[in-house]
Amino acid sequence: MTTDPISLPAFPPRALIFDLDGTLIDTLGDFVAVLGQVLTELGLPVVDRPFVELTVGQGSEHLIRSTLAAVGGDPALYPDAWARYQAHYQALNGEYSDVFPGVVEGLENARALGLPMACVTNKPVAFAKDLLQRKGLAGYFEHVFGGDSFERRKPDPLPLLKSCEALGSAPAQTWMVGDSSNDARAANGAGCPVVLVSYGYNHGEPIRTVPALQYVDRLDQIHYS
Ligand SMILES: O=C(O)COP(=O)(O)O
Ligand SMILES: [Mg+2]
Repeated sequence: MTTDPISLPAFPPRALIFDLDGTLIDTLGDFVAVLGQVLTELGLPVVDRPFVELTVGQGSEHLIRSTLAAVGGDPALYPDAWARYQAHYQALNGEYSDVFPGVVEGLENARALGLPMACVTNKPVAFAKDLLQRKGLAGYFEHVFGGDSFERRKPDPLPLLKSCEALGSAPAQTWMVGDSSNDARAANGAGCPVVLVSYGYNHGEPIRTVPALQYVDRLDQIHYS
């Protein structure tokens, strides 16, 4: 007999999946610094924080290609820019980033409820793991998956489906906590309820234009029942 996922109640959740950039950690400073180093080395003008805020969230390849296009760089520079970006990112990962207010308290609340947690980001997984470690958040997550962990990344539902499998929890009972329409699209495709934070990077759109189960200003404001 198969289980009909639609019949499973969303409340309370059995497991949680958290996005990283813009949800757990404010990483715009790292992106601005790394892109600045790369562009300067290539003799191109640098980009600012508002540009990165609009562009981030769809993986490094998208960010690097969009940045080159924005500053009038030759698209043929991409492989060189990518290699420089990787080296600089690895060197300064976390230096210009901060855990958002309410995140530690929110993760503690979820841990106290016994909810298993995964982190699913479009950041390369090695950078994601280093960053979580460096900021003292690694211990909350049973699994960390990045933009290079599976064949496709968010907004494709695949990373969330794989995470639900790893967490041993049905998608309908696994909440995706994110900051963008990219997270919501992935969650909708996977059948996961969505919780959205108001303080992240939603490609320049107000977060309440994206349908969600809850909107919160801090992770410790999530209601689980
Ligand atoms: O695009 C990225 O590198 C990361 O974005 P995410 O953590 O919000 O998925
Ligand atoms: Mg995000």
